[in-house]
Amino acid sequence: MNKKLVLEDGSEFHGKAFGYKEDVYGEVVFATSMSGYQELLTDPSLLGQMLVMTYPLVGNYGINREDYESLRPFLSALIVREHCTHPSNFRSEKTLEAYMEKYRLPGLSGIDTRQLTRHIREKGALKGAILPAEMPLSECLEKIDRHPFFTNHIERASTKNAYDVPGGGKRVVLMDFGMKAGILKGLLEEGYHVSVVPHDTSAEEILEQNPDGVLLSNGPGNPEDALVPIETVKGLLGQVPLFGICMGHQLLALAAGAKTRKMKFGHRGGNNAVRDHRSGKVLITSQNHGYEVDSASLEGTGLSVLYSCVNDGSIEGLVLPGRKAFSVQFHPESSPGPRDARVLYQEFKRLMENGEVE
Ligand SMILES: NC(=O)CC[C@H](N)C(=O)O
Repeated sequence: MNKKLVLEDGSEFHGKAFGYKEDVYGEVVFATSMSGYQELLTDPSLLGQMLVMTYPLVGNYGINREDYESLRPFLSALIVREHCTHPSNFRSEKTLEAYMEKYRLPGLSGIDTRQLTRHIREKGALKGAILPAEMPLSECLEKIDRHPFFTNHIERASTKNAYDVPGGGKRVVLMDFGMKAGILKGLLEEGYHVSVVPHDTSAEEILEQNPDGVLLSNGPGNPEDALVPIETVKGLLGQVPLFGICMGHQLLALAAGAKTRKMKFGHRGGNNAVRDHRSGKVLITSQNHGYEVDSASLEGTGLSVLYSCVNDGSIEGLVLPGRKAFSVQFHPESSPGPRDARVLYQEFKRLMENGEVE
């Protein structure tokens, strides 16, 4: 079925529908990862977004039962150059298209994804829709303009109920803002007892559990919209060791009085180099974010930069000395991507043991 991606600036990219063939709307972003499409499909951080894969062949190792980051896909649509209909891999249980049909996830293939990515890099991330190829452009633009894009992303992605994952070690509360399974796995690999709580859990309720540490998870949407979690983090600062990842990093910064801002097109991929300001060492990291902490807003907050991006100098990690809190914009749990940054889980362990980030 011939369909097209129409962007709010009026540009059109014609292709073929695959997966679930309904019309769909969302913000169009791109990821440069060569593999890891199953993790990206199921990363709640991508709620409401239509994801363009710059790597041309997607689906070539199928869908397996291990690489899920959540029980269902969260992104709105997948836009590719080519999707593989005959995957070859010992773990493959179904094709990408079969998975997308089952979970009603629309796809668009046959797109010049490099041209589309260059367009997004030039114009910034744009809202758009995948609509019938023959629909007049004026009608498409009207539909995009009228579409009710939501803003309560974290509320939609977070767990509704608290639950415990028993372990014998330290007790960690994991605030779920739309967390990836990889973040929980990283804590379980340390042997911790993890209590996963919804996004709107109060600081009092969390401190009542007398945890050894609190991890603030990744999550979708604009961090400034997360008013309740920001108040919770304010209540936790200085009371308990805090480690924020991606959305959690942004919420920690906002709670400390800094500001966040939308990036032109964000960082989404598995080879983003970040420099550790303490050692000068560079980590190759997995990233998936469209907002950043504004470096001009750190003045007077007590926050200092721990990591920055080698490519564009953007803030990639912060520490709040004396308040037992630090955070990273990138993903230590990888899934997908390189495992360089898993050392951050050791930093969190040392923070819980010594009360300071070294
Ligand atoms: N992976 C995340 O936690 C993303 C954080 C935030 N939604 C952003 O896009 O920057």
